[in-house]
Amino acid sequence: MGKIVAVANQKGGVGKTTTAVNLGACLAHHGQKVLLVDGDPQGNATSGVGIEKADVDACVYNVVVEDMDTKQVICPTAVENLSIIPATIQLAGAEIELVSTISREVRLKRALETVKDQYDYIIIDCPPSLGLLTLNALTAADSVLIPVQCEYYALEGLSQLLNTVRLVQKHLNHHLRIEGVLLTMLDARTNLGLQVTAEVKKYFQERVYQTIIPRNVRLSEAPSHGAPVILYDAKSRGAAVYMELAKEVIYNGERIR
Ligand SMILES: Nc1ncnc2c1ncn2[C@@H]1O[C@H](COP(=O)(O)OP(=O)(O)OP(=O)(O)O)[C@@H](O)[C@H]1O
Ligand SMILES: [Mg+2]
Repeated sequence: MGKIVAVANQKGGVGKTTTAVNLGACLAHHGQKVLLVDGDPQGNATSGVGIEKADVDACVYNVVVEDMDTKQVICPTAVENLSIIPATIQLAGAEIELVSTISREVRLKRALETVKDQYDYIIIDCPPSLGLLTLNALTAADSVLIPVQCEYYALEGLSQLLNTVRLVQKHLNHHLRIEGVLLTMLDARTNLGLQVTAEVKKYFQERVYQTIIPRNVRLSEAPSHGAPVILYDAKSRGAAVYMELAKEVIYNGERIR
């Protein structure tokens, strides 16, 4: 049975998509069967694995709002073992259209239940908000992975996210747990980066991944080539650290089981 991990933080630009795409690709590279779910109308994960949004006929929207069969919207990617349910801007409508729908928070959970046993990991890239799309992701998920950018206001907004996680645990998904907190875009040359790292570790303690993602230009270039970094530049530091993170995620999963 696959494990569903939502990559969430309502703060924009903290590395959610970079993490969803590259962790997904690296888990696949380690032999895991992975389904990436693009839960963000921006569709960055979709283009990040080389899918042209204009060519997408059906996306998460059709599954979540129109009850289309999940298997029909799964696309293969250039990475072996990695598939994706793409998103287009059409998904933006779901946030409004779902409001008046019955069981509006469990639509994605139901959709993924039908394919869950075919994957080892299902990774959902969330949008930068705590709206219905993120609620659907948290309700569908076994765990939430929280990327935190090593910047001055890093911890700001996290209490709101943790509060949402608690509410989801209470009302929608008792099983939801915190998969881990991932420090991203660290510039180790600055005191600020190290200070933030220390602060986040003090707050989240052992839930912080040992792997810390540094700023790496290859990671920021890869999306414009429509490829995860392990395909774009397998020898880069960015590829190495996301491979490390994938190992840590697999190891943690085995330890808990
Ligand atoms: N480790 C890194 N090193 C360098 N650039 C990075 C790194 N991680 C992410 N970036 C770049 O930072 C920007 C924001 O990253 P990303 O899109 O992953 O964040 P996000 O949280 O998904 O954003 P949004 O909230 O808009 O969905 C992107 O341009 C990305 O290429
Ligand atoms: Mg994103």
